[in-house]
Amino acid sequence: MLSMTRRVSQARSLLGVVELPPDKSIAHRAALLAALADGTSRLVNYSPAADPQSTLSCLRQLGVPIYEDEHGILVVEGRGLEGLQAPDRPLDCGNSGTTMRLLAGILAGQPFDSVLVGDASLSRRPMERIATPLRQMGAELTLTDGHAPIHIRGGRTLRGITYRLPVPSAQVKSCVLLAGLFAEGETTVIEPIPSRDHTERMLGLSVVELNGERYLTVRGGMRIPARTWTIPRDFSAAAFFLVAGTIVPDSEIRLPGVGLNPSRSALLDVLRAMGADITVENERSYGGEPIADLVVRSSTLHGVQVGGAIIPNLIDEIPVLTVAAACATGRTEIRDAAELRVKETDRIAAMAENLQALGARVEVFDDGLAIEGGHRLRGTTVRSFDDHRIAMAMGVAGLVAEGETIIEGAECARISFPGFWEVLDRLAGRPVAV
Ligand SMILES: O=C(O)C1=C[C@@H](OP(=O)(O)O)[C@@H](O)[C@H](O)C1
Ligand SMILES: C=C(OP(=O)(O)O)C(=O)O
Repeated sequence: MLSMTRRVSQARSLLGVVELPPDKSIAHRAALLAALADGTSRLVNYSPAADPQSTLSCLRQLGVPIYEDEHGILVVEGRGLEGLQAPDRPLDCGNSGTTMRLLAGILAGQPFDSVLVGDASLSRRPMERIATPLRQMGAELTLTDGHAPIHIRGGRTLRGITYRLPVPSAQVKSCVLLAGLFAEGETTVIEPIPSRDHTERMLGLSVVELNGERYLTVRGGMRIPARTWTIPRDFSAAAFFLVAGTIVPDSEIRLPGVGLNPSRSALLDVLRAMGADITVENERSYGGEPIADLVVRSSTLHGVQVGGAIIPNLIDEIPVLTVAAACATGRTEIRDAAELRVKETDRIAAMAENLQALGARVEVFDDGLAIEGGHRLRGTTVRSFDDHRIAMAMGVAGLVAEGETIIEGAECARISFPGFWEVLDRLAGRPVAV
């Protein structure tokens, strides 16, 4: 794809309503569970973003009929646990770690061989973390130097295991639980530090808490009923506007119907602790997930310490949190976030380099970074590192930096948020470039 450059200039104010894209994590899971269900499921508000679309194209290759009805609702004709078909070529997960890791769990229990591939970024991300528990269950997988391509040998008998997660990762947890559907007996995942809980919620698993750890158990052969899944708007997409609406003066942005799952929304608490003015209105439930309308207004921020067990609950929001930190008075320190180094890019190094280029004072640690806020930011050219969250976080920084910030490789926003740049222009009252 051609590299696209976006120019963002300092904004006087941001005003308006943003209809955010559907939740990416929930969309992946709804598609996968619908494919394994007995009967036809409907997915209301499925995400047009590139990552959830990668999950759909892999499922289609596995013989799952998926189409849109006349109302734009996605119809998935579930194949049941035994009905997937052998793919005739490698399954391309694109840029999506969630697609690759969750699908690997399902494919480990199939009677056929399969190969999972991804783009350059995904092919650099660690896959041993899923191969280890899957091999303990009896699966046969070959990685390429710890990475994709992943070759999965079919026809293996899987047995249930008890697996304590060595890294807090919802993708590893979900991979093991999905493989557990195809295993003999029960599979238990023990989570010392909670991560996003969509998989267990959507599978209807009971959660046992013991000595501060969460125990999740799935029974092999458990049938998945077909149903209608409704997908709330993505809190991780809201994050960019929660920060933008806070740091740009004279702003008011309304974000209707945003998912507020407590295992995802720690950024709200952190921004409020920094002094942000965010109101939560009209709290309700949507498809088994809590949602609400969020309203953010400009305010001044002060630095905070962020670390420990809340990190997995805001891991994807940390790039844009560092932008808030650069605009706050005092020091913000983010620790225990080494996982950021193995996302679409090394998000610690990428944000440090980009914020420093704008004039921010940043100190880098193995597991995080510290930002001495309140220094003047000046627009310059920065890179997305082909990482959607870096591109969008720098778009937000460009709204407060003096002059113009030029973001190279900005098109990757489409991975989670098609139309992001147009929304930014509209809120700033600028003609929307197409
Ligand atoms: O399960 C999920 O939907 C996700 C889990 C997280 O990854 P890890 O499991 O690697 O922490 C997160 O960063 C990713 O964007 C989505
Ligand atoms: C890390 C992310 O996604 P994934 O792991 O699915 O590629 C993300 O969306 O920030």
